Amino acid sequence: MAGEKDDIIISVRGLKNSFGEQVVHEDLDLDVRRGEIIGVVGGSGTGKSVLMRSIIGLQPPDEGEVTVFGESALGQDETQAIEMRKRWGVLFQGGALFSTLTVAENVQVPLREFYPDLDLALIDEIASYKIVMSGLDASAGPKFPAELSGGMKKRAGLARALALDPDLLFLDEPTAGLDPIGAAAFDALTQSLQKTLGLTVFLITHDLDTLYAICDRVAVLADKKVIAVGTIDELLATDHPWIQEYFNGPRGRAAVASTEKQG
Ligand SMILES: Nc1ncnc2c1ncn2[C@@H]1O[C@H](COP(=O)(O)OP(=O)(O)OP(=O)(O)O)[C@@H](O)[C@H]1O
Repeated sequence: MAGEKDDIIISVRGLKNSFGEQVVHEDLDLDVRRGEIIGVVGGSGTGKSVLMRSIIGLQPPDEGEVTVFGESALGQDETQAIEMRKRWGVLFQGGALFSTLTVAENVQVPLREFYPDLDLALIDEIASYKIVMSGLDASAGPKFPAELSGGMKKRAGLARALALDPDLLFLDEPTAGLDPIGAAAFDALTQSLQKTLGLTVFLITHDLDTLYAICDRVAVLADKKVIAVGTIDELLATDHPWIQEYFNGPRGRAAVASTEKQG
């Protein structure tokens, strides 16, 4: 695509977001590189989800520039916005499945929305394929979200996010609420999909195990901006108190120990 730089898929510059008096982001910059899994961390309420929503056009910022695939993601006309949206998939916090639709119908939603002329049998086939690709049994297709476990809901949400064969995947706290085994399985699935499909993954998480296990780099949100971005080793070399507390606290050390045990 015109203007697409080789290695930067998302570029955010000087982002400002506020709600009334509350300023959530101020002068926030971030680059996401092609093919990486970037973990986005920060205390509760630091604006991780708002950042994701700004990038995908659901939260128009007060100020700043957001470029995705080398094109400005702000102020696009409808056709440009649709073309850009076709290239990413989003797993919202909690899965955000439509409760009155089956799993298969949920996965079909983006296909029907963006490709209304597609043959129904083909839509059905693509949805079944994405369901299995997301680690669900094909028999999950006719089930309703209320009939699924938490882990299955996340996988169904992932299947929907993958419906359009995206280049870029946004995952908002995909392992929240999963037991450690389920969370590790989801991490492994994310990594395997990223490698197989060549995805770039923007992954918001509180899960230290996820950061250690699959993230190439980690961006830390604090003080209304991205205060540091790099590998965990690079972050540990900084002396920001939140970063030290987060990675070197008891949970951080446990995550290192568990990675070393597996590795
Ligand atoms: N639509 C909105 N209207 C008003 N305030 C909002 C809105 N969306 C988010 N906020 C506020 O913006 C701040 C950042 O919210 P956000 O959901 O991005 O945090 P987060 O870092 O993802 O938190 P968590 O880790 O708890 O999910 C919060 O104080 C939140 O209350």
